[in-house]
Amino acid sequence: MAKINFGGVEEEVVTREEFPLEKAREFLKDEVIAVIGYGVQGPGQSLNMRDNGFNVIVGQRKGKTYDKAVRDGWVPGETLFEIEEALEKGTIICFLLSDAAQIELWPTVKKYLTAGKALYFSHGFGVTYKDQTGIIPPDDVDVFLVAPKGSGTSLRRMFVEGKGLNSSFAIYQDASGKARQRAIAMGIGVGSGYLFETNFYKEVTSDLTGERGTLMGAIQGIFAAQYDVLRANGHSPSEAFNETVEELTQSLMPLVAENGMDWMYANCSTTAQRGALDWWKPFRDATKPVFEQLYNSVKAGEQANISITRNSQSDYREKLEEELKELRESEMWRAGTAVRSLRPERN
Ligand SMILES: NC(=O)c1ccc[n+]([C@@H]2O[C@H](COP(=O)([O-])OP(=O)(O)OC[C@H]3O[C@@H](n4cnc5c(N)ncnc54)[C@H](O)[C@@H]3O)[C@@H](O)[C@H]2O)c1
Ligand SMILES: CC(C)(O)[C@@H](O)C(=O)O
Ligand SMILES: [Mg+2]
Ligand SMILES: [Mg+2]
Repeated sequence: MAKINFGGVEEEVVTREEFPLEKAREFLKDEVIAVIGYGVQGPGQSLNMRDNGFNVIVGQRKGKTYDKAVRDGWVPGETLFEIEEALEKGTIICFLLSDAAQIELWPTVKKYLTAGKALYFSHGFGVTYKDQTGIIPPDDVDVFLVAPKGSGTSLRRMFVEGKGLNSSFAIYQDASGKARQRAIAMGIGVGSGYLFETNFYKEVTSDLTGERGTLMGAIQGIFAAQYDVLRANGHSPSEAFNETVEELTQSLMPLVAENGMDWMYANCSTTAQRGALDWWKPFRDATKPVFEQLYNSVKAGEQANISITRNSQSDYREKLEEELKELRESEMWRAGTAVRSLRPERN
């Protein structure tokens, strides 16, 4: 493992130089990798592994998503199967159903987890909250995770562009004595940039916090608050949306991504720098209690409980869609649709 200094803290990480694709392919050459579920991570991971030359099959129940798998080039009876058939054929079972659906399918998956196989997750959820999920793997299989730190859609897009999304990996159970190599080889195979090690508990607590926090929940909250204040003070939707969202995603975040926050600041006016340097700390102080509340709720298992309860209801998709629609139909995001339609590259 390469020792890298992350802001003063040394960590050991796995890079693609140290564990090249050829080594991963060689290590997994006798495995049948069965990707169970073809929602968001399923396509990203399975297509990347297929293009990387791994022996991959997909297990998906019949319906719209199965049809999408066919359109993506998976061949029924050869590389695309009903879930149980894929479970039987697979030696590494990638359990990529939604976390709530994993509970329902677990008794079926367990039946096919014979000695020597491996159970692969992309989240620490099912195993960490085993009291609520009932997911307790048999002792004679390897259990590990590779968790891409981003959407499966980005995992695929970045792979196609020759980039890599970073992933964490963790070993929960090493029955074969080669779980670690198996996990790392899978991490390289799905198209990770570099891999950092964690454990199932830390993966799930950080992940649930991040997506509820800055990555998804907090960002929408802070956008909505600023947009509302601008609108309440007589600014037009165009002005409010550009000053809240469009400039961030189109101009400033790419600069942060490229070279960090100070570099983005340095490419703005000294007027903006003065103001941002004065105001970031009050924003930190105002939101930190909410982040603490969030982390504590995750730690107490409440967020897992809400997720399981709500996403196990028979109409959970319709309910999520209703709430997404509410966001989509808010003035801010309708303004966003109009703003995006005016981007020159869209014409
Ligand atoms: N979405 C992401 O980009 C992302 C990122 C990192 C980690 N993860 C993790 O990866 C795993 C998969 O997440 P996802 O978002 O790709 O899943 P998803 O919600 O897109 O669902 C995946 C599949 O589950 C199938 N499914 C749902 N209910 C089922 C049932 N009862 N029986 C059989 N099949 C059923 C669907 O047909 C779909 O193919 C989860 O553990 C998630 O936390 C997801
Ligand atoms: C893509 C995310 C938010 O990182 C993932 O954690 C998820 O649950 O979809
Ligand atoms: Mg998540
Ligand atoms: Mg995540």
